[in-house]
Amino acid sequence: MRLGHGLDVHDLKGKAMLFGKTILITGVSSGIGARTAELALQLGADVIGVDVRAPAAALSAFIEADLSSPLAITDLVARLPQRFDALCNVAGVSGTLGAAKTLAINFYGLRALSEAVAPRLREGGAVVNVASIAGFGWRANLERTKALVGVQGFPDVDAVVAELGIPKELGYPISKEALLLWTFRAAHQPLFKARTIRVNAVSPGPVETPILREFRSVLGDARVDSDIARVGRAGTAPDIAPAILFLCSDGARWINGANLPVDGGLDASVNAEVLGF
Ligand SMILES: NC(=O)c1ccc[n+]([C@@H]2O[C@H](COP(=O)([O-])OP(=O)(O)OC[C@H]3O[C@@H](n4cnc5c(N)ncnc54)[C@H](O)[C@@H]3O)[C@@H](O)[C@H]2O)c1
Repeated sequence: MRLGHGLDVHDLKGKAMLFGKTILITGVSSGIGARTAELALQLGADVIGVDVRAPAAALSAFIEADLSSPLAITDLVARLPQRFDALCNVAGVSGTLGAAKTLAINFYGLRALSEAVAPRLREGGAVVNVASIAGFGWRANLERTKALVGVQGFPDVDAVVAELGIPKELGYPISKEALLLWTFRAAHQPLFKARTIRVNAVSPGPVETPILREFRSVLGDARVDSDIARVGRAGTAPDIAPAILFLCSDGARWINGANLPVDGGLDASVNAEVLGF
């Protein structure tokens, strides 16, 4: 049977999950974002990629943008189509650039982009935030996390960092703590919820991508190696991408405000140790 787009129904085998969807993916030029884009294309989606540097692979479209800059985000949004189905917020930095820059990219820029494109996401669409198991301390640091998330818009991040006394070495985990708390809140914010746009997070453990080398220099080899030893190996970008795209798909239509660890069981192992069983 012939369908639109010049396809036969048999061509759809294995592609139906995302066929006909348009997905915006940030951080598309490396690691998890690059694999997410590759898989989304294989599953039948159109992919609009965003990154500070150009991707090696061909995409449906690519827009260069620096997500640490409010002006660049305004310019990016002006160049995006009026309608698409999902936003995958994958771009992120390790913390080596300092706490302000890290918070700007990993949280305030991500949130600004998500809020700006929300009216363009189709009803039933999805936002998927790539957080980290490094952000699981959000509850223990609740007052600080609430203060960060409570700042409206895209603030002067240097001033926020100075006011809250955030040290350079904590920029990364704190940015992911804020991202997780905002994910839970945004799922119930009218901007998203009134149009049944789901907002979820995927939290990887250590993954073999270029950023892992930087985590090793920030956290030390011993910490990274012990996390990897708990679950037998580091993750790979192909381990993470399917979880991100599942949350974009209609199969995840009843999943909202969730955080999915994709870590080979690392978080469960740490919890078991803390709880003594
Ligand atoms: N690799 C890991 O161990 C790990 C673990 C937990 C969470 N994560 C998260 O996964 C996400 C993807 O990381 P990855 O492992 O693929 O790393 P990566 O370094 O391979 O990819 C990150 C991408 O983000 C882009 N980027 C950086 N700053 C940007 C900016 N200002 N504007 C636009 N794009 C920018 C980079 O150019 C790069 O293409 C990040 O949010 C990271 O925090 C990674």
